[in-house]
This record gives sequence, structure tokens and C-alpha cells, in this order.
Amino acid sequence: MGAGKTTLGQALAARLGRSFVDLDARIEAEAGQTVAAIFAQEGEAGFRRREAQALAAALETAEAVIATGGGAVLDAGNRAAMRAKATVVYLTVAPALQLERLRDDRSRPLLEGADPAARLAQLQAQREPLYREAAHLLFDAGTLAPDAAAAALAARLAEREAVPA
Ligand SMILES: Nc1ncnc2c1ncn2[C@@H]1O[C@H](COP(=O)(O)OP(=O)(O)OP(=O)(O)O)[C@@H](O)[C@H]1O
Ligand SMILES: O=C(O)C1=C[C@@H](O)[C@@H](O)[C@H](O)C1
Ligand SMILES: [Mg+2]
Repeated sequence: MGAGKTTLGQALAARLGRSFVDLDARIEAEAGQTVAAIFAQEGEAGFRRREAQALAAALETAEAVIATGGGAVLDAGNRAAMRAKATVVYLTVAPALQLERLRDDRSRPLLEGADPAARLAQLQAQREPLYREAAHLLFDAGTLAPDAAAAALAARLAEREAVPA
């Protein structure tokens, strides 16, 4: 949360001339409700079911840049599908910067408790190995402004394509 998947994903798609899919936005459009409302009404499990369906559909979109939500990696099937069908980038950002970016944002229900810093640290400890398992490459998303970061990421991806794995 707050790493910049939506922001960088959009900028990267524009730069590459590709379509952009934001999973949270797609889930909200399909449900006709916000992520927070889905969590409130269906619980996290209901949201995760919607997320897995939206991811599977998005992965069938040719040549798209997809921004997942931060918890899409929790599901082993999601991780396997992402790795098999896409180039997966893990955007790394220090938790303090994530919190700073999301300080005035009330749209992430998992950070709405009394101690968002502790909650984020707990989520990060649980998810860090999963992000690394799913990712083909890591990218520092805490240093550059969005457009410069998208340019640097596009260069990393082009390099990767030029060098066979
Ligand atoms: N490189 C950046 N520099 C400065 N601010 C940024 C950068 N990337 C994102 N932000 C800001 O941080 C906030 C969170 O970014 P964003 O919504 O893209 O994160 P996210 O990874 O998509 O989060 P989530 O997992 O909740 O979907 C936004 O206000 C965005 O403008
Ligand atoms: O990190 C998470 O688990 C989440 C991140 C957001 O993008 C949303 O998908 C939702 O708030 C859950
Ligand atoms: Mg997002």
C-alpha cells in the first residue's frame, strides 16, 4: 500500500503506449462499491475472491500494464498466474514513506486501526517473502517522482528484454 503501483503503473502504461488496468478500480467498478465498502460488507475474504477473479481476467488483456492491490500476492494461485503470464515488478519503498504517502488517505481499510505503523510493519513482514517470490525484478519506488520513476522502470524492463534470461 502506497508503494506507487497505481501511480507508476499509469505513468508506465502511458510511456509504453499500453493499456492500464488497476485491479482495485476494476473491482470497484464491477461491484459498484468502494474497496472499503466491500471489506465492510463481505469481509477481507470476499474482497480477495473478487481480487483473484479480476486478476485472472486482467492477465488475459494483451500487452497491458496491471497495477495489483498490495495483497494480491497473498494467494499462491495469484502469484503463480502473475509469474507465468506477466513480468512482475516489486516496487520497494520504506514503510515510513508508505505511511507518509497514505497519511490523509482513508481508502485502505487494512490501515484504519489504531496503530497503522504497527499494522503496516506486520503486513510487510508477512508479505515481503511473497513479493520476492512473485517478482521477476525489484524496483526502488521511493526515490524518484512518478514520471522519472516510470522512465527508469521502462529502461529496466527494456534492458531485461534485451538480455535473455
Ligand atoms: N514516486 C512517487 N513519488 C511521490 N509520491 C508518490 C509516488 N508514487 C506514489 N506516490 C503517491 O503515494 C500515494 C499512494 O500511491 P498509489 O496509490 O499509487 O499506491 P499503491 O501502491 O497503488 O497503493 P495500493 O496498494 O493501496 O493500491 C499517492 O498519493 C501517490 O500520489
Ligand atoms: O495491501 C492490501 O491488502 C490492500 C491494498 C489495496 O490496494 C486494496 O487492494 C485493499 O485496500 C487491500
Ligand atoms: Mg493502487
